[in-house]
This record gives sequence, structure tokens and C-alpha cells, in this order.
Amino acid sequence: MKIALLGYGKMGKTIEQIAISRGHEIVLTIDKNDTDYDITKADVAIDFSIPNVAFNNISNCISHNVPVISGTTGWLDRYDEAVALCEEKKGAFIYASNYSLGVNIFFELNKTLAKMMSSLKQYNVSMEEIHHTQKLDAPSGTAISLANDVIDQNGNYSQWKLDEGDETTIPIVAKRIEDVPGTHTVTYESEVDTINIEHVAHTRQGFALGAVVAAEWIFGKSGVFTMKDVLNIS
Ligand SMILES: NC(=O)C1=CN([C@@H]2O[C@H](COP(=O)(O)OP(=O)(O)OC[C@H]3O[C@@H](n4cnc5c(N)ncnc54)[C@H](OP(=O)(O)O)[C@@H]3O)[C@@H](O)[C@H]2O)C=CC1
Ligand SMILES: O=C(O)C1=N[C@H](C(=O)O)C[C@H](O)C1
Repeated sequence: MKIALLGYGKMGKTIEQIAISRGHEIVLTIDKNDTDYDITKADVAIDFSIPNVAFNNISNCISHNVPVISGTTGWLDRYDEAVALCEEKKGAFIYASNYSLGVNIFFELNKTLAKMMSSLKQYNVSMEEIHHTQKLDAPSGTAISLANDVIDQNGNYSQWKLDEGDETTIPIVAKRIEDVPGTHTVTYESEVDTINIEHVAHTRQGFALGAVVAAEWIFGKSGVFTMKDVLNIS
């Protein structure tokens, strides 16, 4: 496939290596000051850029009928607009807060645990995410997905907040430590014990491989999809 990389930073460069190793061609790499480009020369675009440009990158792809895989976090206030545009143009679009196979399994574990804990009022849930110091958004997109899944599965919680929690609010603590690719921990604590589930990314390779697999999967399809569709996990 001919792939366009929108955002050519840490993730864009890792995706490039993996895409080439799987036989794809990178036909376009777009970074900060690149505005005049022809997206239609790509079969599929992969956006790992920055929060305030992600929506424009995604809508440009959809408007030109180029399927787009978005991994950029911190722009989800415009997710519904992207979905509506994709439906209107009969385009193809996936957003995932985390493309790694391991985290997508972790998402399912988190949902199951949240459901199990819903009748056990003696436990309070909290979340912690740790990332490298260049990360622009907090909390991470993955932590937001984890918190929203707990809210969906466990009737005791109705919202999440950065650093603050109470009986109905899930607190998310965001830590920034040099070179950490991404660690997420979900904790249930009672007076007598603690239950933790944790995912630790050792490198960015897992995120990048998942994004390339998603690009391969979406080619030739139309619709709005998730990584659950791509990985076929239940
Ligand atoms: N969903 C997932 O699985 C994962 C998601 N992410 C997310 O992906 C995003 C990128 O992460 P990462 O690669 O580590 O970040 P980087 O900062 O290393 O890369 C982002 C790149 O986007 C560039 N950029 C700035 N403006 C534009 C623009 N208008 N169009 C295209 N590119 C632009 C930046 O350039 P400059 O530096 O010059 O501003 C930078 O090179 C983040 O939102 C992160 O949270 C990260 C890992 C996994
Ligand atoms: O910025 C990152 O690096 C990462 N961002 C994503 C997020 O916000 O959840 C995914 C991963 O944890 C790495």
C-alpha cells in the first residue's frame, strides 16, 4: 500500500520502519510546516500528530476519500464531527487511543473487572498513567478510554477527573517521567486490600504495529471503525 504519514515525530518514524518492513511504501511524510500536499497519492493515511491539528488532518483525508487511521490523542471534543463527516462522505476512519494489541486486551480485562466490582461498594477505583515528558496532553487518551469503560460497566461512577476523585468520580493521576513509552494502572482499593491491573509498554513498536495493521485492514472498506473491529476480540 501507499501510505501517507501525517506527523513525522516519534510515532511517525516508528510506523515508517514497520510499514516498510511489511512491504508498504511511504509516499508522503507531513510535519509542522507542510501545508501544500496531495493526500490523494496515498491509499491510506496514518495520523500521529498533535492535538490541535489532528481534526484538520483527519477531515482533509476524509474529504479526499483517503481512509485514515488516527492515533493522535487530546482532540476528542471533535470526534463526533469527524464521524459525521465520514458518514456524509462515505469515507473510512478509525480512531484508537491505543493501537497496541496488549492494551486492547487490557481494555477488555478492565471492562470485565469493572463489571465484577460494581456490586462491591467497599472498593474505590483510581487510575494512574505514566508517560515521557514531551507528552502534550493529560490524562492520556488510553486512561480516558479506561475510565469511560469503567463508567459504562460500573454504575457507581459517572465521571473522571484529573487528580481528583470521590465516590462517583474516578481520579486519574498523570505522571511525566523521561523516556517512559506508556504505563497504565487501574487500582481498586478497600480498607483490607488492593487489586491492580497494569499494562506497561516497553517500546513504541506495539502502538506502531497496531496502526499499520489497522491501515491494512481498513483499505477497501468504508465506515467508522474501532480497534475492536480490527483485532476481532470480544
Ligand atoms: N493511539 C496510540 O496508540 C498512540 C498515540 N500516540 C499519540 O500520537 C501523537 C503523536 O505522538 P508522538 O509521535 O510521540 O509525538 P511527537 O511530538 O514525537 O510527533 C508529533 C509530530 O507531529 C508534528 N506536527 C506538528 N504540526 C503538524 C501538522 N500540522 N501536521 C502534521 N504533523 C504535525 C510535530 O512537529 P513539531 O515537533 O515540529 O511540532 C511532531 O513531529 C500524540 O498525540 C500521542 O499521544 C502516541 C503513541 C501511541
Ligand atoms: O503520547 C504517547 O506517547 C502515548 N499516547 C497515547 C495515549 O495518550 O494514551 C498512547 C500511549 O500510551 C502513548
